[in-house]
Amino acid sequence: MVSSTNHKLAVINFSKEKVGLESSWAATRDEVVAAMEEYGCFVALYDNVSSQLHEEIFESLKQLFDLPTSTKVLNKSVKPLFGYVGGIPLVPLYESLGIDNPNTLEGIQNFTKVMWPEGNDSFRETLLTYAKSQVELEQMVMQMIFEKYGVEKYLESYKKVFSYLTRVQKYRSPKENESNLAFVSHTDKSFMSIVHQHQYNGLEIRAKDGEWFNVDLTPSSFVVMAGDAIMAWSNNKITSAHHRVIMEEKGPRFSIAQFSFVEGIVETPEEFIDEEHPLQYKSFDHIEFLRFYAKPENLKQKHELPLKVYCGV
Ligand SMILES: O=C(O)CCC(=O)C(=O)O
Ligand SMILES: [Fe+2]
Repeated sequence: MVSSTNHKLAVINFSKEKVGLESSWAATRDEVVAAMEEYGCFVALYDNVSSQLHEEIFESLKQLFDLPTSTKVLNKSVKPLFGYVGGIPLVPLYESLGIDNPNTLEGIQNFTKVMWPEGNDSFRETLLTYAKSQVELEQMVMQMIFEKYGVEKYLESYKKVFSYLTRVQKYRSPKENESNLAFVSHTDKSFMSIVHQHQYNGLEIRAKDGEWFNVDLTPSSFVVMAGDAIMAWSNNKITSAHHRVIMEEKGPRFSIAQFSFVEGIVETPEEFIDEEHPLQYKSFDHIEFLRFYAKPENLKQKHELPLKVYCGV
C-alpha cells in the first residue's frame, strides 16, 4: 500500500560494530531517546539475529500453530494474559501463545513440555537463542534511556526484577466480508516491547497528531516500543505507542512480540518530577496492574489508557 503520510519511524542501526564503539554509542543513545519521545517506538536494525535464525524461528512457529487447538489451549499461566489466545470474536484473525521467561532454559522447557510432551529440542534451542538476543537488544535500549535521562543509578536494581514474556502470533487472512483489522488499537501494558515479523507488513502506529501510518519491516528489523510502564516510570517523557495490525497482504502473517515486565513495583524516579512536571502516576505493582486490566469488566470498558485509570494521579 502506498501511504501519503509524513510520518516515518526512525531506523537505528544496532549492529555490534556500531554500538560497540564508544563514540557511536552516545549518538545512538540520542537517536533512541528522540525517537521514543516522538513516536514511542523506533525500528532497530539488529544483526545479532542472523537471517538463518530468523528463518528457523518462523519455520518452527508454523509447526507450533499447526498443533491441534486442544494442545494449544494447554498453554496457560497463573499470570494474567500470559496464555493461549484464539477464537476471540473481536479479533477473529488472531491467534497467539505466550512463553513466560523464554530467555531461560527453565522457561522455554516449561512451554515445550506442554506443547510436545515427547520433547522438541530444536524448538527449545532456536527459541532460547532468539529470546536471549532480543533481551540483549532490549537491555541495550534500556541502558541508553536510563543514561540519557541521568538515572542510570536505578538501572541495576530494575535489571534484577525484569522478566520477559514472548508472544508468538499468527494472523490469518480475512475472509470476504470480514474486517482486515487483525489486532485492535492498543498500547502494550509492558515496560517495553519488541516486535519482529515474518514476510508480511501489517503493524501500524498512531502518531501524536492522530494519523495512523504503517511500518515497512525487513528480516533484520525489530520494532522497539514503549509500553505503559515506561510511560509511568518516565512521568510521560516517553508515552506508550498506540498501535494495531491490519492485514493488507495475503497471510498468514507471523510475528513475535517480546514484553518486559517488572516483577514488583514501578516507581517514577524523583529526577523526573518537578513543579513543571508533577507526578502523573502513583507507584504500582506491574503484575497487579495486569490483573486489573485483564478483568472482563475493565477489558469491556476499552479505556484509552488503562494505567491512568489504575494509578493516575
Ligand atoms: O504483530 C504485530 O506486529 C504486533 C502485535 C502486538 O501489537 C502485540 O502483540 O501487542
Ligand atoms: Fe502490542
